[in-house]
Amino acid sequence: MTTPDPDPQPAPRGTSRRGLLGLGAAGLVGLAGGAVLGRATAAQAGPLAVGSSAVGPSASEAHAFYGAHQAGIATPVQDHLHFAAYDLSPRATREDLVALLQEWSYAAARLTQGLDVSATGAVGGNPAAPPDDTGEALGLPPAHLTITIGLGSSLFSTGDSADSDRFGLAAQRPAGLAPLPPFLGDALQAEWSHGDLCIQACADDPQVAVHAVRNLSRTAFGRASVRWSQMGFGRTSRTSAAQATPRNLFGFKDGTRNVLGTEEDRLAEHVWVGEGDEPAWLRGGSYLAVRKIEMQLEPWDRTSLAEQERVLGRDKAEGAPLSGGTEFTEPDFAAGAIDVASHVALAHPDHNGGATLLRRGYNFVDGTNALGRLDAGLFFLAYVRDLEQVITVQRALATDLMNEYVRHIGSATFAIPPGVAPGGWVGETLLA
Ligand SMILES: C=CC1=C(C)c2cc3[nH]c(cc4nc(cc5[nH]c(cc1n2)c(C)c5CCC(=O)O)C(CCC(=O)O)=C4C)c(C)c3C=C
Ligand SMILES: [Fe+2]
Repeated sequence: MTTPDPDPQPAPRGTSRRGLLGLGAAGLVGLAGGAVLGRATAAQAGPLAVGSSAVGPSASEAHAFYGAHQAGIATPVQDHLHFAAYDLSPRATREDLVALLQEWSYAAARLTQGLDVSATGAVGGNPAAPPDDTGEALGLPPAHLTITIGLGSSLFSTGDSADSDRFGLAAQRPAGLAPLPPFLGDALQAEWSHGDLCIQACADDPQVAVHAVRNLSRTAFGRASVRWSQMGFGRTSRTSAAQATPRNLFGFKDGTRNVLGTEEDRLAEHVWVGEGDEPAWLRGGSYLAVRKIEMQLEPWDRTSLAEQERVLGRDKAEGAPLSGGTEFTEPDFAAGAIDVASHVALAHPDHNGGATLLRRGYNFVDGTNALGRLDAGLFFLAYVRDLEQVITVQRALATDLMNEYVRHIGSATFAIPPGVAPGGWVGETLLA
């Protein structure tokens, strides 16, 4: 397919760069500004007008793909998620892995700016061949799409067999990168756990997020395949002070005490792998812990309001701690109004040696189960500087009153490489 392009140009989705360049210098004369260029080019391109004339990419709706950190962690959390975990083919080589990460980075740099996955895209290629891009995002704006790429511990595998280090990465494995240990009450299923690679695509529009994962999965063809994936809606956190705190499927405000993207000091302390941390290739990156958590909504809905609030430790209306005040008042655990086994009491950093998580989870509903109950829950995503932070809090939750209503069915961990400069590719600090 395509090779990394050092300078992806902001041509609108549905307008191939090859198409743009094909206009030649004369075609560009008199067209001023990126947006105008896009509309004019699309109008000339006939069918492409569907993809770009109606809206056209808006820079204000695009997050930069390039930067010191990957987008999709500290950037404002969007309303929709499509997350996919991948397994590399048993035949994939280190060269395949490098090429895949290069192609994903190139494609992600385009998709996040509202472009097709490649230069020829959905409608700019040979009509006798399948298009590079599947086309369902034609005409849609960037929708604040972020694409965050992660590396699973199985990439660094050092099992017993001779070929277990097939990518030559064993020596660079982060010491703390491993599957989360078993926790009391875990009901983990292999089909919702682990993966060699992951892609987290978040956007304001679910179609844009799905388009990204679908096209990146096509890009991986023959080298990696989707192991499992999850759609999510209704963010259950906030990473910007400008965002209202959303509610989870229990109906409670979730994300009140989250780490915000503007809190540089807290990000440096709790989220980014720092300058003094090992391994060096991960500095500026992070770790991601994923838990797919079923929520037993029918029993919860039959529980009294007072009991629901006791379980959480906060009131349902405002999200204020039961010790009093407003949503953002610090809980006073000594006052006695908050049950010691409530979720917020057990998860609070003061009770976990300061362990703090940047939470970025989503609600999910995967239809109904055999009993006709909602197959629903929280797709929990937490970014941390060290996975021990998650392990500490999850261990503390062993006696959580909420456990009567939740069941952890999936678990995965990933190293999230740092961001890259224009033309670079995610994973280059490890593999270049
Ligand atoms: C491993 C950590 C956590 C898991 C798993 C988890 C699951 C989970 N949480 C809620 C609902 C709420 N969580 C809230 C706060 C909160 N939760 C965690 C960690 C895990 N939650 C932390 C670290 C915190 C913050 C604690 C603090 O700093 O005070 C809240 C309260 C509002 C808020 O602060 O965000 C709610 C509500 C559900 C429903 C759930 C699993 C299904
Ligand atoms: Fe929580």
